[in-house]
Amino acid sequence: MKITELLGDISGIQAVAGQTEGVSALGISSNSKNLKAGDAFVAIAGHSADGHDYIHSAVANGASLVIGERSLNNLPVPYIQVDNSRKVFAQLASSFAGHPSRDLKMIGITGTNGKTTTSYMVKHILESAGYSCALFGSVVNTINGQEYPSAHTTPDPLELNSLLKSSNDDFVIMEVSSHGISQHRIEGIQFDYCLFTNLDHDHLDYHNGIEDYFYTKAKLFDQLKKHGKAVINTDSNWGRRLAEIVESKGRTVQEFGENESAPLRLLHVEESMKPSARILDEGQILSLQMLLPGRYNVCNALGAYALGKEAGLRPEEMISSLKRLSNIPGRFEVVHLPKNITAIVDYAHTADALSNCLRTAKACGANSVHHVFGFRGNRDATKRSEMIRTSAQISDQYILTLDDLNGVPSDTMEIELNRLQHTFGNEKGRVLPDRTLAIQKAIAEAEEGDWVVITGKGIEPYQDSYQLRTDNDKDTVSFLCNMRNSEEHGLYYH
Ligand SMILES: CC(=O)N[C@H]1[C@@H](OP(=O)(O)OP(=O)(O)OC[C@H]2O[C@@H](n3ccc(=O)[nH]c3=O)[C@H](O)[C@@H]2O)O[C@H](CO)[C@@H](O)[C@@H]1O[C@H](C)C(=O)N[C@@H](C)C(=O)N[C@H](CCC(=O)O)C(=O)O
Ligand SMILES: Nc1ncnc2c1ncn2[C@@H]1O[C@H](COP(=O)(O)OP(=O)(O)OP(=O)(O)O)[C@@H](O)[C@H]1O
Repeated sequence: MKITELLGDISGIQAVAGQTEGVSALGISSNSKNLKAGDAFVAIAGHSADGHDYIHSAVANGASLVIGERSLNNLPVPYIQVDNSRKVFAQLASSFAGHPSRDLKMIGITGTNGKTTTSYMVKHILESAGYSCALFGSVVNTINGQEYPSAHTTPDPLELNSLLKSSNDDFVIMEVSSHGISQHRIEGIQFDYCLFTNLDHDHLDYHNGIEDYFYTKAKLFDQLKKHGKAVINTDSNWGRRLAEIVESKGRTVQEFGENESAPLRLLHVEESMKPSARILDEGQILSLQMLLPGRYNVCNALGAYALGKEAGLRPEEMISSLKRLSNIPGRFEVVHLPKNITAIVDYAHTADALSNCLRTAKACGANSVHHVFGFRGNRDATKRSEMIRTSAQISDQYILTLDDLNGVPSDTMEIELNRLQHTFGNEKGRVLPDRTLAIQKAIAEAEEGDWVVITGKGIEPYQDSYQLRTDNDKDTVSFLCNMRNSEEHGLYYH
């Protein structure tokens, strides 16, 4: 791309220094180490490093021009000073890929909880109707029917645009995280449909308070295409505020939820391992059967249904396909153990999600609920007290153990677990840092008809300091399955 074209594609230009005549960029990179000769280097002031410190190294590696936020002169290549280099990086990632999102049917799903679940549901109903779908999210990225590992819930702009460029799918479904929005990873992406699930206390180590978190999420809806549709769960004040904001910008909003003013409403849910529900849609009452437990999952399904309707799917078709969806990886996954003990692996990592998950176990008939959980290291520590209070209130016994340490030393986390239990826990709980032992203990202590609920990371094959010890025990679900099948684990059932 010639520098003149490039300058036309980016926003917030402050100054251009150096000789630009005849200069062009073959590609872009924000990493001095990965940069190929002839690429433009975009210097980003990040959270752990500052790309501006690597400008000379990028130039030495063959950068044809540099873009950054600082005022700089005397570089041997042209330097473009901009207001926001993350934004410009994403704008250029989209330009270099030929703005692929413009020609794709794009679906963006945001909210604190339920993004993965809802995106799997949307994919399922679209595929059941004969459409092919790409899916980018926390578990895996799927494109043209192939799966690729996912490093982030929302990929960085280069990866995102290159995935979009190669997609031949009828729809692209994206989980959109607040980190992704605030770091402009989705800048330049245009959406046909955007869906909001809910907002709960999370990521306040990153955002400047919950209002800031909310407004960051709300920005996604500014990226709707001209005739794009918003689908919003209005059960919370956050959802109602979002619907008002989006409507005030002249957009059509399809509201859904359990509240009386939602035109697409959940009327009644019969909770069980196979919940059934009645929904009200334009004066018609429909019945919905599901294989995924949890009232919140019925609500997620209603969101998927609302979005599917906006995309032109037939209600009866969606009801019938939702009836067949039986598993979402790591989300309320059930493993039946001997002695009629039920184990659940669930990715709840906020107080609201924990409450939903533990209450669902009770509503589905658990005699007693034995809860095993911990906290990801280096992530919002302010939500931990509420998570402990929630478990102390709902579960019958709980064990605090290590979850993915994410770089935090295990003894530091152990001290934190003891402090949290001492300050916020009750007599139902204790600390057992060794995760394998904690799971085994909870199962050994469970009686016939009890449930062992293990929350946090559960399907990820690797966790920093996750002490599942054999090759077969790759993740919590396979660990439980192996435990069930192995003679040697008989001792855990008394
Ligand atoms: C805190 C955070 O979100 N950081 C993200 C951010 O990193 P950063 O830009 O701040 O990078 P940095 O390491 O400080 O480096 C700054 C710049 O210097 C450059 N550099 C650095 C070294 C060098 O030798 N040369 C060089 O050029 C780097 O390439 C970079 O451009 O931008 C990177 C590129 O997009 C991300 O990979 C990275 O994600 C980190 C690893 C991360 O863990 N992020 C999590 C919190 C996250 O994004 N999570 C959400 C989901 C949250 C949820 O809902 O649960 C997600 O979407 O996945
Ligand atoms: N609609 C909902 N309301 C409240 N809690 C929910 C809802 N949907 C799912 N949950 C809970 O949140 C957990 C995480 O769900 P899911 O993975 O779908 O959310 P997510 O938004 O993708 O989270 P993350 O981005 O952190 O992966 C579930 O395992 C469940 O316990």
